[in-house]
Amino acid sequence: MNKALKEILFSEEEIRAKVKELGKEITHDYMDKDLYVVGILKGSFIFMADLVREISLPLLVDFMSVSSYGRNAKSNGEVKILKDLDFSVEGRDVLIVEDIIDSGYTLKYIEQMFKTRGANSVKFAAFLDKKESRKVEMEVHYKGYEVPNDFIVGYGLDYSEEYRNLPYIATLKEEVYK
Ligand SMILES: O=P(O)(O)OC[C@H]1O[C@H](OP(=O)(O)OP(=O)(O)O)[C@H](O)[C@@H]1O
Ligand SMILES: Nc1nc2[nH]cnc2c(=O)[nH]1
Repeated sequence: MNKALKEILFSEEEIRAKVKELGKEITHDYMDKDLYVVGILKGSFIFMADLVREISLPLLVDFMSVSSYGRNAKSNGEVKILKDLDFSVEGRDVLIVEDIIDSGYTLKYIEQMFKTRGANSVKFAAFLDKKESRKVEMEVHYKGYEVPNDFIVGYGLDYSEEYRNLPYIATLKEEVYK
């Protein structure tokens, strides 16, 4: 294991099984719906690729890239769109895919925006949920695992753009990021 890592939280096998479960649930819930799956870059790219292959329905795949307005923006929740969607959400059932939810500001902002744009429904699929850090009330409809307030990397999650390609999910040693 890499020297910067503290502990492996979820193995490749555990991740695969969990994604399969989520895909099954989503397939069941979105029968006869107009499913538009939107991954939030970059962190979601691996979960997104795995998840859509476990959903046995016709669907649209898209990505959106956002960033918060500087550090303080995390406190007012304002989000800047760097890459918008390729298709309209109007009348569609949007499933937003995230690697992790922390404060919840990013998803809340995007949810509101999609509703304003006329989406028929907006739900969230997040592989990891840092529930303790939540700043806004929200329901996470499809959730992989709840995680403690440590710094987490792997399976799309980075530390300074490193570690996204780890096939497992691990915590980083505190001395690395503090
Ligand atoms: O719930 P919140 O507090 O809004 O935080 C969650 C967001 O933060 C992370 O992205 P990040 O900004 O690290 O970008 P990345 O996906 O490109 O790594 C994560 O992928 C979510 O998009
Ligand atoms: N990579 C990474 N991004 C995050 N965004 C919010 N929490 C985390 C975390 O623990 N790791």
